[in-house]
Amino acid sequence: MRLIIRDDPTAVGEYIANYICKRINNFAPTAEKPFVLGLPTGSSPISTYKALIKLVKDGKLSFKHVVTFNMDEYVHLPRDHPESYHTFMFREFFSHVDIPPNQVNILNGNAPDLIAECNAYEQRIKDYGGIELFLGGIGEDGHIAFNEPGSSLVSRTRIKTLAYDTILANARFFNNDIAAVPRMALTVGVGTVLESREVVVVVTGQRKALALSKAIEEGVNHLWTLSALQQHPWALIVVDEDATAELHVKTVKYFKSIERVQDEVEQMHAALRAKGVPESDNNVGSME
Ligand SMILES: N[C@@H]1[C@@H](O)[C@H](O)[C@@H](COP(=O)(O)O)O[C@@H]1O
Repeated sequence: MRLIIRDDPTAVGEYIANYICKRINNFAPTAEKPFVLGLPTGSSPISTYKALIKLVKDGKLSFKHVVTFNMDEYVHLPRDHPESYHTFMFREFFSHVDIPPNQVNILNGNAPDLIAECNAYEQRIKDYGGIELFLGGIGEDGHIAFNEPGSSLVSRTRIKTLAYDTILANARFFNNDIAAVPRMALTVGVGTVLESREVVVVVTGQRKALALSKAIEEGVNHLWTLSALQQHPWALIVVDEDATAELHVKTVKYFKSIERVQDEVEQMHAALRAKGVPESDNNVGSME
């Protein structure tokens, strides 16, 4: 697992957007072989979406051959409700980039058979050959997607009852009316996220600081479902300074030192490439 620390949410968003841009461009997706991207909602990824939109507008990135799967959706909230995750995703992201709408997958919280909807979602992900990169956010209780504390760490897409803490946290999107917040959601499982080839998680703000420390400094624990990421071979968490408030100083120093060394390795790679040394012969290890 790597941890990248940036000064503020804007810098976090720019880092992640550039990272995703590099991944998509290196993958060189086509209609036959699209890049499959998992996406979250919430306020934390908004700076990433803004930066991705700018990359598209600047002609550096295209979503034409990208297929997306969103993490979750409320149950029984009308699809066109301003706070449905469907509305959120089109308002904050999809309407501003060149993705064909039929390549967007979002769970339908109003499906007549919610279990069949979840199973079909898992199947659709499999049919695309799995998710290449899953971008996620976390709740204050350390949940990833809507995998609330106590969720099975091998869970798949399913119906989930929301924790009272989550309902309280999300009331801010419903005019602070707790009664208006849906009680259930459909969510990909922890197992679904872990099966992606790469996971990138955005964590910003002091209110996420405890969850971050539980997830990376303590053991794998179903009460802090993000901690399951410790078992993923290719996980990256990108945070702002505020989110590090509960981390040990030595943890922060350790991850900053890793990033410094990685930068040096990348500079060496670039220098060797400039000299025309083929990548496979240059004998400089990659940190990934
Ligand atoms: N289901 C979503 C999560 O996927 C998201 O990570 C979390 C954090 O939201 P925010 O970024 O607004 O703190 O909100 C909801 O619970």
